[in-house]
Amino acid sequence: MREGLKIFKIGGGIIDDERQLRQFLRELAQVPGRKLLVHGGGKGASQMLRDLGIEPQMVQGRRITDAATLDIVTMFYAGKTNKQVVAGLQAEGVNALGLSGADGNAIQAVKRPVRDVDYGFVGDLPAHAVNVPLLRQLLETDLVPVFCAITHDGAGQLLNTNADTIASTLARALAPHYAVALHYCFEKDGVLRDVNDDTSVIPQITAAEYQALKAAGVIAAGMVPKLDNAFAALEAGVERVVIEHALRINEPVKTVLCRS
Ligand SMILES: Nc1ncnc2c1ncn2[C@@H]1O[C@H](COP(=O)(O)OP(=O)(O)O)[C@@H](O)[C@H]1O
Ligand SMILES: CC(=O)N[C@@H](CCC(=O)OP(=O)(O)O)C(=O)O
Repeated sequence: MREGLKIFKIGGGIIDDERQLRQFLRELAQVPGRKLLVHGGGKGASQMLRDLGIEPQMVQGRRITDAATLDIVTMFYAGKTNKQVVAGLQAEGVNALGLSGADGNAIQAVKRPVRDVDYGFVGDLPAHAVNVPLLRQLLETDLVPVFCAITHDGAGQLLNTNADTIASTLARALAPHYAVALHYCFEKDGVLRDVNDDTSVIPQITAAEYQALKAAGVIAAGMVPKLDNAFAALEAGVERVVIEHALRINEPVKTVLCRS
């Protein structure tokens, strides 16, 4: 039987709040078995850009990343945020190792080609993006890898890559070796039937139900690319995908996605 691996992704809202981040990391430390964390930080990066006089530009949930923006998001994601998360896990007794995609050539991306929009220094992840032997070595030594949203192209260029996509790409790449559970953690208790009603969590969603909920506008905005990524991961052999509250990962309330 393959051993389990839990991959957690945590997004902007929680990570920028020191108290909530600490609480999430405390909960994460309680999760038994092999685990890996991917963090975003888009909200805080946008604030930092504004503070420095740069107006953030997002198109379809992805950041237009010019050279100045890349410098700032690299400092923010791979520097401050990643190291704060790693230090927080160390404080909980978890031996975390902070990584960008460039470290150990862990994730090699391809600069997004210019079509209708020029996203600048944004990386897309091909199927072979992940250095699977490196990750297996780290996981086998009981380290907990902590990835930020910065990757590289193998030719010296850093690239900004959506953190949800990094999580699902890691899950798919590691699925042949581990029984992978992918957990998307954010500020709500799961996928909601009414986005303004925190008690309206949908406990299970199949791929067909997702299409209907999307068409009806029940699932919208940032939840759409998240669930597109999530269902793609399920189709590619990831065992379990969960959408849940970052501060309640050890509680039963959550949305579980099903193939059919
Ligand atoms: N049906 C829904 N249930 C829960 N959230 C939804 C739903 N439809 C849209 N959303 C929105 O999707 C957002 C999550 O996506 P996003 O902001 O990209 O996540 P992250 O915090 O991980 O970066 C939620 O904060 C919420 O505003
Ligand atoms: C290309 C691109 O859009 N990159 C994202 C990476 C961070 C991220 O994904 O953060 P959240 O998970 O908190 O949204 C960005 O700069 O916003």
